Amino acid sequence: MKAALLQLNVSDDPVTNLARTADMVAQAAGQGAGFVLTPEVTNCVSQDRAHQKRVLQHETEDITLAGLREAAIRHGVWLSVGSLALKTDDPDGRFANRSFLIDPAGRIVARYDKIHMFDVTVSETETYRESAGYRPGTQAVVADTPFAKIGLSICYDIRFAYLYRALAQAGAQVLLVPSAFSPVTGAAHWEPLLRARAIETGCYVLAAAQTGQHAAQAGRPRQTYGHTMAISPWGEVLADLGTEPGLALVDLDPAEVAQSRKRIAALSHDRPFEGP
Ligand SMILES: O=C(O)CNC(=O)[C@H](CS)NC(=O)CCC(=O)C(=O)O
Repeated sequence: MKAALLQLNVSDDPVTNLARTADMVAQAAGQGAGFVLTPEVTNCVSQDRAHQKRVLQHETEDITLAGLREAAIRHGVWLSVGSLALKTDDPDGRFANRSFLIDPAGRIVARYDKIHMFDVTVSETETYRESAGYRPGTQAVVADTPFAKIGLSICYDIRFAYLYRALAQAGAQVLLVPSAFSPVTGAAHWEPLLRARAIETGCYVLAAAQTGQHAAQAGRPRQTYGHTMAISPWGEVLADLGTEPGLALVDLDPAEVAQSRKRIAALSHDRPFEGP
């Protein structure tokens, strides 16, 4: 299976974002991809609550989800919509940061709500409080497809190794980490975290990312790190898109997963221990 990872620079306008993303799905399919992956918050990058309340929709009304389901059918591809920011019925009005896996018939075969919230003080001038706007999920998800078992996750989840161990031990061969990483933490941690998860689990790690300058949010500029990456089950970097929007093609071969796990079978070497 040929996978295409899309690196996007998403604005706070879902309509123009969908048009661009659908174009890139067409381009990826034209280059032979059967599985196309988009980053976290493919529909809208914004942390302005008032703007989000105006433009975001419930899952059933969301134009990005509907448009990308149509694109999956039109091009006959599997689609990982890395995530969409969506309205929920939560009484506190928080959104969901939800990932979708869509089959070539346009059916939603899996959904995953981001579990770990990015509530972090990167520096005095750069803070994030994702849990103020988003309601965290509680359910880990592995989806079955004809080409691989796929473990879902989103962005900041990458820092919680046991989630990926659980996904791999539940059968995942490919781990998805759609992201909108911060430039500072990205430069320090992105590649080693992705490679570590691949090495620990013997899985492919596919991380489609947001890149570049986005709409200013509450008067503060917002930038993301880019460096969309694909990692082999042995931990090698198969693709790194740098900082420009674009797409990367990689071949997924289940035999590589088996080979890597045969060489180092750590995934099946858990031992019980007490303490600490
Ligand atoms: O709010 C949105 O627009 C969409 N969500 C995000 O961009 C989230 C929360 S701010 N970003 C991350 O999780 C980055 C993690 C990261 O950078 C790290 O772990 O170092």
